[in-house]
Amino acid sequence: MQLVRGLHNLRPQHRGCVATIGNFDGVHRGHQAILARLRERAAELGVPSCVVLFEPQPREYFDPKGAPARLSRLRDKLALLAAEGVDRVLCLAFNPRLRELSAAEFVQRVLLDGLEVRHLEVGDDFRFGCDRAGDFAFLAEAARREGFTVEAAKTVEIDAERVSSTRVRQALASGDFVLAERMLGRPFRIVGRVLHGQKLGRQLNAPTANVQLKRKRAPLTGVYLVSAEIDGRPWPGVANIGVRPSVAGDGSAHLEVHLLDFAGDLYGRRLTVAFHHKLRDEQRFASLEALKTAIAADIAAARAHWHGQPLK
Ligand SMILES: Cc1cc2nc3c(=O)[nH]c(=O)nc-3n(C[C@H](O)[C@H](O)[C@H](O)COP(=O)(O)O)c2cc1C
Ligand SMILES: Nc1ncnc2c1ncn2[C@@H]1O[C@H](COP(=O)(O)OP(=O)(O)OP(=O)(O)O)[C@@H](O)[C@H]1O
Repeated sequence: MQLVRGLHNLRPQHRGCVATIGNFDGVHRGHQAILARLRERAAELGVPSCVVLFEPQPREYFDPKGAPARLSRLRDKLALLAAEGVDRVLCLAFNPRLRELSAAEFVQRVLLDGLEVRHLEVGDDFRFGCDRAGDFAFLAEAARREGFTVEAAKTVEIDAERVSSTRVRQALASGDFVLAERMLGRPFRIVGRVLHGQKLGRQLNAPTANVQLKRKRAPLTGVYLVSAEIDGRPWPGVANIGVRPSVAGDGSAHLEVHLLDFAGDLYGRRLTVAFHHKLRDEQRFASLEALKTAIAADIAAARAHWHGQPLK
């Protein structure tokens, strides 16, 4: 999969494609359905498929503090899109210039001049352009005029409700991993590099891999049953994701993973952590001794859970 950053990096050979536009945070079942249809149309027309996305996501641009935590960082999103067979991603910086483009200018500059789009696939609720003034009807009119096709993807629902990134975040926040996994089509995963921590874990009888969370916020907090991919195979464990109120922290979120009976060195490696079940909320303990007892109980619960269970 090819990544093109910014309209100015589009070349004549990038013209002529089928495209879709959106945030694609988490690449959930709704997104996957759009991407499947995009693959079909690309094959029919004999052109590559292209996903147009924004970085930062528009809500992060408008409200950096209030925007919801990401399900996937750009790097994870690109890996997920590549796995869905996307040929190209056009990543546009969401900045003052882009936000001021009217719907008509967006169509002209991005879809026509930039990509020379032959087919566009979007969700029926898709809106774009300055003040979200562009909608499906607007695109349909532009398509008729300019000679490309546009199609509204059928809404993907689970339990009679539309699948969306927002709903996946809600499921994670409420600890409903069964629903989150059904909406994502896979367990929720966080990928990050293992950094050196405060080395307190050993004293707590729970050495942990400290997984870097680049963004300060994560879409979930608490203590979870997890599995981490070690040399391509899932290894069972337990993890805390939060600000660690019992130990003096810097206020930012950490992901600490204790893998059951694991002795290897993980520093510097990228670890993929899959979340399966919430054990409890993160707590402030009065002493390290109390924290140690709680972690021992978490580990015992993890052992009991994983005993004989197939891992994903
Ligand atoms: C299973 C598990 C549960 C945890 N629960 C809590 C908790 O409830 N409250 C808290 O402040 N820290 C909790 N922690 C985080 C520990 O405080 C943290 O792992 C410890 O400080 C080790 O950090 P270090 O690797 O930076 O040395 C938990 C860690 C693990 C592995
Ligand atoms: N469940 C769904 N079924 C069909 N299409 C969808 C579904 N969810 C999103 N889409 C479409 O996928 C494209 C990208 O969607 P986008 O990631 O911007 O929205 P979303 O998943 O609904 O996220 P949010 O919850 O933040 O609104 C858009 O065209 C959107 O309409």
